[in-house]
Amino acid sequence: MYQILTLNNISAVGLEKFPTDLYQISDDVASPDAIILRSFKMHDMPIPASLKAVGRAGAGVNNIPLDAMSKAGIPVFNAPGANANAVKELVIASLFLSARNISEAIKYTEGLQGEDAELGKLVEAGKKKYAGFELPGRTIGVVGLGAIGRMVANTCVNLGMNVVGFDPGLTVDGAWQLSAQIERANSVDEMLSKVDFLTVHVPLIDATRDLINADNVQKMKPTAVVINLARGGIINDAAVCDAIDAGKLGCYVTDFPNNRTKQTPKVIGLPHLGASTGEAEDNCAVMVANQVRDYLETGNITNSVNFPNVSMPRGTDHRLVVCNQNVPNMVGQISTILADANLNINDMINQSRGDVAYTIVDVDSAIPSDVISTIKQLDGVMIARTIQA
Ligand SMILES: NC(=O)c1ccc[n+]([C@@H]2O[C@H](COP(=O)([O-])OP(=O)(O)OC[C@H]3O[C@@H](n4cnc5c(N)ncnc54)[C@H](O)[C@@H]3O)[C@@H](O)[C@H]2O)c1
Ligand SMILES: O=C(O)[C@H](O)COP(=O)(O)O
Repeated sequence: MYQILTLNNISAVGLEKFPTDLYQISDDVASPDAIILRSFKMHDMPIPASLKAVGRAGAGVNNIPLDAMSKAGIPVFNAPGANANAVKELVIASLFLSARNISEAIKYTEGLQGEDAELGKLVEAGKKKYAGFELPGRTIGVVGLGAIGRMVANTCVNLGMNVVGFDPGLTVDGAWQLSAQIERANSVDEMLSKVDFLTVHVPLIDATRDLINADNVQKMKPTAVVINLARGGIINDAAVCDAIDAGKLGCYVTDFPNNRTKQTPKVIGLPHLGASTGEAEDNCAVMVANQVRDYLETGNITNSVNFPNVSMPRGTDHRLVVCNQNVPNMVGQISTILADANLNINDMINQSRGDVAYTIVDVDSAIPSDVISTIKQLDGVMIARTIQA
């Protein structure tokens, strides 16, 4: 039986992808073969020696120690695009929330007291404070044109907005999916003075930390709205809140509120709701469950963030998978050990990504355990395991 440890609530529709005759799933497993999680922070957690795979039922993987996982030979899978529509819808909601001052207006009406006639007067008297603006003709800057950014950009075009996008890593496939009306920027700073809205859809990595900061926030219009449904840390909250306090920025919508943002008027704080729809939770859990299951049962890798994508149809019942450092002569040494054990290779594939190399070998007969032990002892080998059909 494979043991799956869940570190967050995972959609039952996804967990049902693990057949009960092969898998035990619990939030209390001492020696898991795989971990399935959402935003649980794994950085301070010891990595169980039994662990073979991690599945992030979502997009962002900054809560997972990727370097440590790679060094231990553990692929981390995520669910690219599976929650993109949910986030896009919340971005579009954020445009309306901020443009029409809806959050403050709701607070105003909730605070009204008196008889109905009195309330009616207060409603009419108060409304001028919350007058807003419409979206057609306004300009939005979209930083990051991945699964979410592309959907946001295209929807904004359909809302009649001018859209400027920036993504130095935009793929050819990604570019094909973008409306031709989207203008390309060469940097974030280049778009700041033109935009009425700025929305970020990038991972939190060194290059994206403090993307909007005390220096460049000054370039924005005093009425502009910054939207961060990506990650805390990508926008420098103190800089943005200071700019709002000084009347140099219009509004900030964040899915990652803290005490600073809570104290600032014109900040709309949401409790990390971007991916919290039933549809997104199901999509993410199903995608990641299928990928983790495929890896455990066949060794094939799809949508890993730290391993190469590797897939080979089964040629025989006897499969060996090896993960090693990406250095010369590893495949040669593995093949020699198999040949010395009189094991005939039926099919083989080897791919690498960064420091990690991964090999799948199908051989014609059962692989004795001492062969696996010998491969494991090779310098640079992180994992070696057999998978019987
Ligand atoms: N609030 C939520 O609940 C929620 C939900 C889903 C995703 N997210 C966050 O949104 C992020 C993006 O998600 P996605 O599904 O679109 O991911 P994605 O991988 O499809 O897209 C990310 C894009 O960012 C681009 N990028 C990387 N560095 C950049 C930089 N310095 N400047 C500009 N672009 C850069 C990449 O080239 C890529 O196209 C995730 O990493 C996650 O942190 C949040
Ligand atoms: O990166 C993501 O996919 C989102 O931040 C979703 O996080 P969650 O699964 O904890 O809602």
